[in-house]
Amino acid sequence: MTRVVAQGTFDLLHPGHVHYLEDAATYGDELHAIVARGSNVTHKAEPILSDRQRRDMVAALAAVDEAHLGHDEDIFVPIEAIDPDVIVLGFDQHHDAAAIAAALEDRGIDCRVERASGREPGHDDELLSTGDIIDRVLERRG
Ligand SMILES: Cc1cc2nc3c(=O)[nH]c(=O)nc-3n(C[C@H](O)[C@H](O)[C@H](O)COP(=O)(O)O)c2cc1C
Ligand SMILES: Nc1ncnc2c1ncn2[C@@H]1O[C@H](COP(=O)(O)OP(=O)(O)OP(=O)(O)O)[C@@H](O)[C@H]1O
Repeated sequence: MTRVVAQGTFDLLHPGHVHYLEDAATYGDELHAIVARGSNVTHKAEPILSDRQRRDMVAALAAVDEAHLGHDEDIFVPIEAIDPDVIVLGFDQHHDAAAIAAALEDRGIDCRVERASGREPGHDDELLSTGDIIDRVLERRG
């Protein structure tokens, strides 16, 4: 049984998120998604939806076997509990794969790090970014 971890904020789900999770699932038999705590999302605006709502929406996707709320302080605590064989980073995530691999090794976790592919729009006007969805809401309803 190969366990895979994917992770992200997953605020206001869109087909890019589904693509990432479906791609990550192909790396093994069981996909665990870690949903970032809003308090840890510091590189962009605070999520609109609550931690629990984002976790519940990700858990409802067919590709996901289990969705976990992330740890408040130490991102490796859920990783130690899940004990994955592979962590699949998102195509545009700022994380440095080599640095994560080194931190895993330091902690004695035997797990490789891969990167998922991106999704291009499948049809005209398909929105593939939470930021773009929010911009459109503001434009049309603001
Ligand atoms: C291996 C790994 C584990 C993570 N675990 C957590 C966690 O336990 N708690 C958390 O709040 N964020 C965690 N994160 C961070 C977020 O999932 C995410 O990388 C970041 O906040 C936002 O990414 P996004 O812009 O792609 O949504 C983890 C990131 C990585 C790479
Ligand atoms: N178009 C896409 N194709 C593939 N993966 C995507 C796409 N959009 C987001 N993802 C992946 O989904 C995960 C969570 O992304 P995140 O929650 O940051 O959404 P986002 O739409 O990129 O947000 P924002 O627009 O606020 O930056 C990340 O790993 C990201 O790489």
